[in-house]
Amino acid sequence: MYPFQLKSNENASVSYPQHENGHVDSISLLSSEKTVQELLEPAIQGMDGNLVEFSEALRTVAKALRLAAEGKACAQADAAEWKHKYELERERNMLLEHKVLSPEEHHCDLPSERNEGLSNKEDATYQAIGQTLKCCGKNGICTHEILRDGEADSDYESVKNGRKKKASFKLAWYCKGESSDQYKHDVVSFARGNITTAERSSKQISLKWETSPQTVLVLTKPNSTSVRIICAEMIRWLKQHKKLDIFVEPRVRSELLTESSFFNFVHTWEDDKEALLLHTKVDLVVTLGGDGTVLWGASLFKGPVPPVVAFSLGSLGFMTPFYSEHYKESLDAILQGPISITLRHRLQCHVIRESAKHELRLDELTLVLNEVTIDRGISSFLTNLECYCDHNFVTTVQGDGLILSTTSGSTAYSLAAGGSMVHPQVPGILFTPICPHSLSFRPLIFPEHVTVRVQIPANSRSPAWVSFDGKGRKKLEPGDALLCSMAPWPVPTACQVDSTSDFLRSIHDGLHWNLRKTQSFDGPRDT
Ligand SMILES: NC(=O)c1ccc[n+]([C@@H]2O[C@H](COP(=O)([O-])OP(=O)(O)OC[C@H]3O[C@@H](n4cnc5c(N)ncnc54)[C@H](O)[C@@H]3O)[C@@H](O)[C@H]2O)c1
Ligand SMILES: Nc1ncnc2c1ncn2[C@@H]1O[C@H](COP(=O)(O)OP(=O)(O)OP(=O)(O)O)[C@@H](O)[C@H]1O
Repeated sequence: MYPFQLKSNENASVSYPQHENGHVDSISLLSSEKTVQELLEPAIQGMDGNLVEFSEALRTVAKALRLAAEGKACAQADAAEWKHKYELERERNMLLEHKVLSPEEHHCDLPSERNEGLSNKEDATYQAIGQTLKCCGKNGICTHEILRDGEADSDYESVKNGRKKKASFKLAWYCKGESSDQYKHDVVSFARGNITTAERSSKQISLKWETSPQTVLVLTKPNSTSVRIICAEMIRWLKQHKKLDIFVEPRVRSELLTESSFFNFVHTWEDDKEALLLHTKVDLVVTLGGDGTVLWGASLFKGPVPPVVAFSLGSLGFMTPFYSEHYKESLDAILQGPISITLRHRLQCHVIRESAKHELRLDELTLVLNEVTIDRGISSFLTNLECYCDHNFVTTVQGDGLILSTTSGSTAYSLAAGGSMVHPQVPGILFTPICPHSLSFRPLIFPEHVTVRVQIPANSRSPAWVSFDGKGRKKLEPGDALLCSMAPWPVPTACQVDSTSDFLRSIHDGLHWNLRKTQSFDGPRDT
């Protein structure tokens, strides 16, 4: 049923001849009304009552035809305007997608068949999507699909740059210990009038390397002696015992080199443009620090993210399940695989400036792993935030602000503001007010597919401030808005056990659950 509906809608929205035909029809209808009037006018004079009635009826019919024609012309004008808006929006999205993903934007040459017609950016995007669909098949998901880093491209790039080929892996969904290669795209099926949902209970995601990882990026919390020591030790071990290529941040490379020239083999990047290409070079990311270092690591990847192994070297680690003391055993197991992973969803955020509402270019897209927060900053006035979910008005937040959080971020700021804790594998957007000045406002959770818009009303008394994972604060002036939706690039984090055990352990340890002593048997009882 749906494919047919979609097809007809598609034709309706893009077919120009129909549009033009429509106009011709309306004009001919308008002129027919005029003709009827011209023909009847002289004849009517001096006719009897019946004929007058008949002519009135004809006049009514002609009027109805004219109104219908006008309505149609109006609808066509509306459709043309919407089509124009849609095309602008599509072009904007294409530009953004290319900015983040397209290798040609980063000045990489592509094999000739991908290069053809690159002036037409849509073609390149469709080719990439086509390739993804081709690979996807029924047997899990492969890295080159996730990273849009097809075999042909990798080979070509590797030869060109004399660099090692990126390791590929495969994801499988398994249920209650049973492994299955079948990744069900269909959540709901519809057969013989019955709607059923696919079996989804307690599925964990397992990552299996198809070729061995060769390159590791090590990210560290700054200004910490213990982190510095363990970082140097780990890099030495990864090189000497695992023969891996290592990338670190420019700051860390300088630190390592002041320690010893042995670390000359360590790679880094020179500028942001080069950092944007990290996902094409790195097979695994290791973080040494707390949750903040995981957030920092995720923020370096503006598109796809390689698997992240987070070692705990902070005070409170909800996303850092690995103990740094056991790094050798943990990395041994991870490099060998398979490993359980949590696919942590991210939100993509856009600031829309009132002052630039007619411009095609938007502010830069920002991805968050925890949350985006809009608050009153230093202003003493309440924030006044109009919130919409897919064009539906939700509420006006009057209070200190609003948090739009991922489920991974549900244990962070959103929790402190009274939001629920949600398993990180649940896809959804948490909508949590900060100190609302309305007793009836409670936190909400929206499904993954919605777009939330937070608008600063033009008559707001003060500006608001937006921050992304607690960083990059920006001022939102009256009239500005923030658009927020689920990003297509999650952060795959390696689990110590599996995503549910790790989540429960983090709240047991982090929030001191189950520390209350159990009541003794010895005491009063119901009789
Ligand atoms: N009142 C609050 O609870 C509050 C206020 C501001 C920011 N934050 C959080 O701090 C985060 C930034 O972290 P940072 O380390 O860069 O700053 P930070 O150094 O100020 O640390 C903030 C604390 O939040 C913890 N945290 C971060 N992400 C978490 C998560 N997903 N689950 C549970 N705890 C988490 C960190 O471990 C740390 O203890 C923001 O994304 C925000 O969620 C919380
Ligand atoms: N590589 C990095 N470069 C720049 N800033 C970083 C880096 N790693 C972490 N940070 C920042 O340093 C701060 C502290 O990091 P992190 O949360 O990892 O350590 P912590 O505060 O000791 O841990 P915890 O919060 O668990 O006590 C965070 O704000 C984080 O964004």
